[in-house]
Amino acid sequence: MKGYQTEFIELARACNVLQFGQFELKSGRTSPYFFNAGKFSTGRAMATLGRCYAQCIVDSGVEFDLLLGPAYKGIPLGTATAIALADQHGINVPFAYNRKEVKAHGEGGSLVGASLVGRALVIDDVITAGTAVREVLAMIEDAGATLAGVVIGLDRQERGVDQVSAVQELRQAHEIPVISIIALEHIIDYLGSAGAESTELLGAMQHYREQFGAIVDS
Ligand SMILES: O=P(O)(O)OC[C@H]1O[C@H](OP(=O)(O)OP(=O)(O)O)[C@H](O)[C@@H]1O
Ligand SMILES: O=C(O)c1cc(=O)[nH]c(=O)[nH]1
Repeated sequence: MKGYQTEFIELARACNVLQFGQFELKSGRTSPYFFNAGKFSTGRAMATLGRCYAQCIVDSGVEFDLLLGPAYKGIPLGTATAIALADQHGINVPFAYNRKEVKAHGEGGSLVGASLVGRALVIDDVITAGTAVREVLAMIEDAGATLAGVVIGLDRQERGVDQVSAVQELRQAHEIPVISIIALEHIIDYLGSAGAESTELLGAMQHYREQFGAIVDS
């Protein structure tokens, strides 16, 4: 694993971002685990997170003109990434984000920040079934911009609309890079090394994976 991947997992553990129980997802699936990026909730955590995303972007070589962080959790992630790209790599790029509800007064609209033009790199926390990215793609196309790629913290390696993973579907349908800092398999490895107390969790995750896991992995 790369240094920023280890740093990301350690930060997620320290911030209790990974939670176990029963969670209803955006896709309607009921998952035994949840990656709650809202728990990255201190200045230091966001600074580290921004550096992890920025390093991942630089290593991938993806070309883009602006960062786009979809509401809600993509907003602080996109912002932290923009700061880290400027501070750590000397790459000063515009960033934009959206509102889930259109604002009717003041400047109005649902897009905030830089103008959505050129190649947009979407920054988000998680991909499960790929719905959020499809929604943000519609927003990008409406604005006349293009999708340069997607960067996420966690690829849950689940089916999209077909048998392959949602990440794979996005790559194939749009011919774009979809880059994740970590994937479900890293979480499973972590639980496997955590000893007997995680046996039950691993069983529940395996069961969930049989229901919703991608047949062909990303
Ligand atoms: O791949 P998908 O099946 O679309 O699921 C993943 C999406 O679901 C969550 O967004 P959501 O809008 O639920 O949450 P947020 O407002 O907390 O960001 C998450 O932040 C991802 O954007
Ligand atoms: O699919 C989702 O809605 C989802 C999964 C997850 O692990 N974390 C999250 O914030 N959303």
